[in-house]
Amino acid sequence: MIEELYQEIKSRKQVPKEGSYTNYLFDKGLDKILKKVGEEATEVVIAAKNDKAELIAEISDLTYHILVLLAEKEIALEEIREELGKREGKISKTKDRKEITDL
Ligand SMILES: N=c1c2ncn([C@@H]3O[C@H](COP(=O)(O)OP(=O)(O)OP(=O)(O)O)[C@@H](O)[C@H]3O)c2ncn1[C@@H]1O[C@H](COP(=O)(O)O)[C@@H](O)[C@H]1O
Repeated sequence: MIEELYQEIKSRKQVPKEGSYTNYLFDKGLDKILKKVGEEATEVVIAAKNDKAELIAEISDLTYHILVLLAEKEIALEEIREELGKREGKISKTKDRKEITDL
């Protein structure tokens, strides 16, 4: 689903659509996108202290704006997957070391 949304966001870059909020962000440029990411991240922090539905809504807003940032910087989701994959290796190695120390 995130992949589909990302594809839709990227397609707005290639074929702008009238009334598209994504195109509004792309037209405003990187600084505006970064401002929105900052705002939405702050709203996640505030919502985490309130109710779950509000937190889910704010995390969804942040996710969308992060995807717009990825598209703006031409970063593929695969690159994020790869980075997380590398960490997965590191995390399990760290865990293994801890288990050895714990013996
Ligand atoms: N997932 C989203 C999505 N999440 C959040 N938003 C927009 O993000 C904005 C966040 O609200 P704010 O009050 O913070 O911002 P605002 O006052 O509207 O705008 P600013 O003046 O602050 O920039 C709202 O306008 C939301 O509509 C989104 N806009 C679009 N999408 C999806 O992106 C795809 C492409 O949408 P369009 O580009 O609009 O065609 C579609 O699948 C949409 O559902």
